[in-house]
Amino acid sequence: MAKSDDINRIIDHKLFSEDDIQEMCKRLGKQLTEDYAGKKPLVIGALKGAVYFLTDLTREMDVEEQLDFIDVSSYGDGFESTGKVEIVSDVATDVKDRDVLIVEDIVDSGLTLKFMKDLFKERGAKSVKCCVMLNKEARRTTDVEIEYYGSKVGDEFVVGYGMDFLNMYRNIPYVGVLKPEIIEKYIK
Ligand SMILES: O=P(O)(O)OC[C@H]1O[C@H](OP(=O)(O)OP(=O)(O)O)[C@H](O)[C@@H]1O
Ligand code: HPA
Repeated sequence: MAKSDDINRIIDHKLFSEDDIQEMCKRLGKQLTEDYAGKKPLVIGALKGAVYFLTDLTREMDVEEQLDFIDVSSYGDGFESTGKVEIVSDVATDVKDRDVLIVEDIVDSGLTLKFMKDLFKERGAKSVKCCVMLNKEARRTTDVEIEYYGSKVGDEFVVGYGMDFLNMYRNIPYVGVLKPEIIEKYIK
């Protein structure tokens, strides 16, 4: 099956177009440029979902940033967080005394983000903030501050622009909502 046919099979509707996403990146990049002026932030991307957002966002940031990645996981192949966050692959950089900016594609329960923020604070970072593309606030089960975000989203499962469904469809260039019948088929 061609990629486009498969996308039409699983996507209900487009939520954010390529232009919407670029507009978010420009707005957030401008704000971060102002807020991190004179600093050398360590930008830490949360693998794998944040990769697409991070590459566009950081190109809109006119600051001397350094880049690293962490891979933390709590979902496996499912739709619900298991509640247990684990480090799959750690950052290579010493975060002590650094201004850390975590970049995430989406915050749902908030458990992954809270885990990362606590981890970098415990390791002695000077500051730990985050920039998230989508804030699924209605699903939050833990209290975690989100300093910067692109947009709020409702309680729907979104895919594309880094976000996966069964570890696929990350390379859809826009953000779409998964058809409810597809979710029902896979959670049984
Ligand atoms: O707020 P939470 O309920 O913790 O959910 C958000 C997390 O879930 C997704 O990652 P996932 O663990 O699926 O890994 P991935 O980035 O490799 O897709 C997403 O990228 C966030 O990191
Ligand atoms: O809506 C979502 N889509 C993809 N990954 C996710 N991880 C938490 N929520 C989502």
